[in-house]
Amino acid sequence: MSALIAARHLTTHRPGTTDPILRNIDFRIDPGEIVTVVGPNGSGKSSLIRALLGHMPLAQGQVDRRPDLRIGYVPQRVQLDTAIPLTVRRFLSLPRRVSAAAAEHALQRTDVAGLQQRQLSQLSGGQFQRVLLARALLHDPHLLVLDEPTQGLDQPGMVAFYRLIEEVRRQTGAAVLMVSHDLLVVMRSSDRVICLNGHVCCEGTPQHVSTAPEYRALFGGEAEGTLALYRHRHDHDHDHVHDHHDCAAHH
Ligand SMILES: Nc1ncnc2c1ncn2[C@@H]1O[C@H](COP(=O)(O)OP(=O)(O)OP(=O)(O)O)[C@@H](O)[C@H]1O
Repeated sequence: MSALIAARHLTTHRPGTTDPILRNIDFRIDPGEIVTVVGPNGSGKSSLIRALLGHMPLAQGQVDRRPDLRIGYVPQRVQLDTAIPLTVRRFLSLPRRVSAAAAEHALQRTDVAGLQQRQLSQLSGGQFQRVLLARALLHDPHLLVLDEPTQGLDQPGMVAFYRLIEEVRRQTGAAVLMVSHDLLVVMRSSDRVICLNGHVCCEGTPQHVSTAPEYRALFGGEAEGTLALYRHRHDHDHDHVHDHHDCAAHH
């Protein structure tokens, strides 16, 4: 099966310098996969997403996107001036106008049906994230790219949101590329995890990454939780996904 996006030796620099943000990254995402990028603050997660989408120049390497690829993107920071009145309906029609029926269908998919006439400023954090996801789904994407989609949500809200993403993948067959800080939830809902710190520290199934020394060195005590998850979930089936790197050998 051909990759939706594939990158080889991707290297990016801080603008105007030769100071690398990302070094020599190999990456691919296939149709229907859920791939999550984790890493500490400043490790280059958003930069990787932007470079893969062609929003940031490469210093070296190459990125290939499937020519017909439709992407639904939720960027990390969505800045809205809440002083400007804007209904959900109008927001969904920016920049491309959609019919009321298409808007309602997308809102139904993300469990916020009936909110079209609501002002954006009157939505809860969880509702707003769902509206953003609905907007990303409007043009029937092959790939959803979500940069920290659960920021501002509480633990139950976060869990519910990841369930929703899995459900959307099941319904639409779209692949999902996410950045997240919610290690435990990520480990439960991803097919593959990429642990980034300027370079790919380790990569593979959630189970593989959670036991990798590089991941544990980066996340310390927090990593213990995800490891415990796998100690208690031996029945979890990720056999269909192959690990791409041996973390220990990578260094
Ligand atoms: N436009 C830019 N100009 C200068 N430096 C930048 C720019 N974009 C990113 N950087 C730097 O690149 C590094 C990686 O930033 P990036 O936002 O990709 O990290 P991140 O892993 O997404 O971080 P976080 O978890 O905090 O969102 C940081 O040191 C950041 O300051």
